[in-house]
Amino acid sequence: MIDDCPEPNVKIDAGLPTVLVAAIALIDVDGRVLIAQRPEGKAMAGLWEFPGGKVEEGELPEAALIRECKEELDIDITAACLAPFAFASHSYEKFHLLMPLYLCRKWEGLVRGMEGQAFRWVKIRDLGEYPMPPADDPLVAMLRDFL
Ligand SMILES: Nc1nc2c([nH]c(=O)n2[C@@H]2O[C@H](COP(=O)(O)OP(=O)(O)OP(=O)(O)O)[C@@H](O)[C@H]2O)c(=O)[nH]1
Ligand SMILES: [Mg+2]
Repeated sequence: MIDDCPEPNVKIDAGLPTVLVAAIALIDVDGRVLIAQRPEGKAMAGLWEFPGGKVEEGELPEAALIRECKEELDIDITAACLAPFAFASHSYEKFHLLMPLYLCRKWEGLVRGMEGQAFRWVKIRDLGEYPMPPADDPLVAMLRDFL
């Protein structure tokens, strides 16, 4: 029955604008994933997230990630090393988030929190100890199954 489908966090008739945000799960040689803490002053400050950010007008998601990885983490990645993995589709109060998550195992440089944000390399089974935005819950579950 179609009515048996679980309730998604999608406000179909709310007239929300869709915001495209590209996110990246950097995975190190030990299989740990990088998460960063949202800095003070930003929405959802203190929560942990996958690095990334809003895709600008006319920009590809991959290009946004190359840009954001440099801006936020001071590392260089290439589109060739980005593997599309899954996406989140989640209505917040003011906008609907559409967020593709890419996996990446190769990059150049040492991760540094360029915006003063804390970051951690976390074993996938320990990710639950870090509060993340609600949109990320299904992604974390999929990562846990995959890695
Ligand atoms: N980067 C990132 N954003 C996420 C995640 N989960 C999630 O709900 N978001 C939401 O996506 C939105 C945009 O992300 P962002 O704040 O990183 O965008 P940005 O880097 O372009 O920042 P800016 O707008 O301050 O320039 C925020 O509302 C953020 O809360 C996640 O795992 N990673
Ligand atoms: Mg960001």
